[in-house]
Amino acid sequence: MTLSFSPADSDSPGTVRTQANSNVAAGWPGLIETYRSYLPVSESTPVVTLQEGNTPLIPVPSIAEIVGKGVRVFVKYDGLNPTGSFKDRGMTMAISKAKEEGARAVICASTGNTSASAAAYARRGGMRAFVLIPDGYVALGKLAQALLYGAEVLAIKGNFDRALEIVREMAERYPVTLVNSVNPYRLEGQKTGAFEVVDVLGNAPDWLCIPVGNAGNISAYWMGFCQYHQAGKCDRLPRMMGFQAAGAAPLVNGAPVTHPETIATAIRIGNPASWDKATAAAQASQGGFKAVTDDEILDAYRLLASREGIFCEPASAASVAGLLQVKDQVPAGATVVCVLTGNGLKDPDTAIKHSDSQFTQGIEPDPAEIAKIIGF
Ligand SMILES: N[C@@H](CCOP(=O)(O)O)C(=O)O
Repeated sequence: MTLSFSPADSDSPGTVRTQANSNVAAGWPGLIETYRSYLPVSESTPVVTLQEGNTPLIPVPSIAEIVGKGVRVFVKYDGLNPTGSFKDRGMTMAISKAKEEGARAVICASTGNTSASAAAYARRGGMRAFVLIPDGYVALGKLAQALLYGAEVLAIKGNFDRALEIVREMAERYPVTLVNSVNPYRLEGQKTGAFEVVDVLGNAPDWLCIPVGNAGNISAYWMGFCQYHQAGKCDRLPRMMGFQAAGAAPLVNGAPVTHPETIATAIRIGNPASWDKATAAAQASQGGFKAVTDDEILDAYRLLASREGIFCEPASAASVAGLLQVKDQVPAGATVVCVLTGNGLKDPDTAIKHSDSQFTQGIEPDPAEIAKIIGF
């Protein structure tokens, strides 16, 4: 079937103007339509959507077994969003509002996921996308996404923190909208992750474990839980536990890290933009921040894939690594949700390099030979 768009319709294909718009597909309509009453949008907001959200909350019994004490553990697998990360939740809002305000171009700094998401939504909304990335530190799949979506990608000789300083300055001086999580609409969109968790569980979890890089997502989840609590959708609030990579753990150390280093490139950030909001969330919820080593991250990454069939990106596994590190502090019978922020397919190099599985090459195409190797 070929979809055609009327020339009279000046909006781009992914744009929804009203609920009656013929571009709205059947089924899940995306986050803005689903949570419209909780979001700063109006009927005149041109909704740019890829039908993001509605990601699964998956029980992970092998992780629960390690934690023990009858604790229930779920992962919120946000790697199943349209561009493979939680950023899409924020980007549908940021790009829709940018379009409403007449923006023609957006800009972001990125360790990879934001660039892919910004590029996809900006192009769908008919805008140019400029992305600044730290040269050599963005996973292959993320770079491939940004390029194919049609972003203009600039790799700088510097880390993410420097790139963010530059794009902040550029957005002040030039006609381009900043779509990193310092844009308040990003957090508004991302808070819907908390709504979905509550909608599925029927209440907030006791603990929410989440990777922390630029610190926008922990802040957004806390906003979401608080807003739903106020609306009477849940009768408790979770303890917010943020996990950073040990080589990039400014919130754990209490000071910025000048040269952050970790295998989890998505959270290779030394000076988080949402520092104050994240700290407030951890304090208000009696949670906190902990560091996990790259080895702990890789162990959790392999465990999720090989025992649960869930392939997340390395940074995402920080939430599970963190839970396993502090498991003795989890109360018996508690419900814990670990957020998996991105899809493992984004970083094939790390997966191949750190897999424990046997990979034998150059085998003769002969059943007897193959049976011998397998050990039948
Ligand atoms: N990990 C992020 C860093 C930027 O975070 P943002 O939420 O402020 O856009 C990325 O994917 O680039």
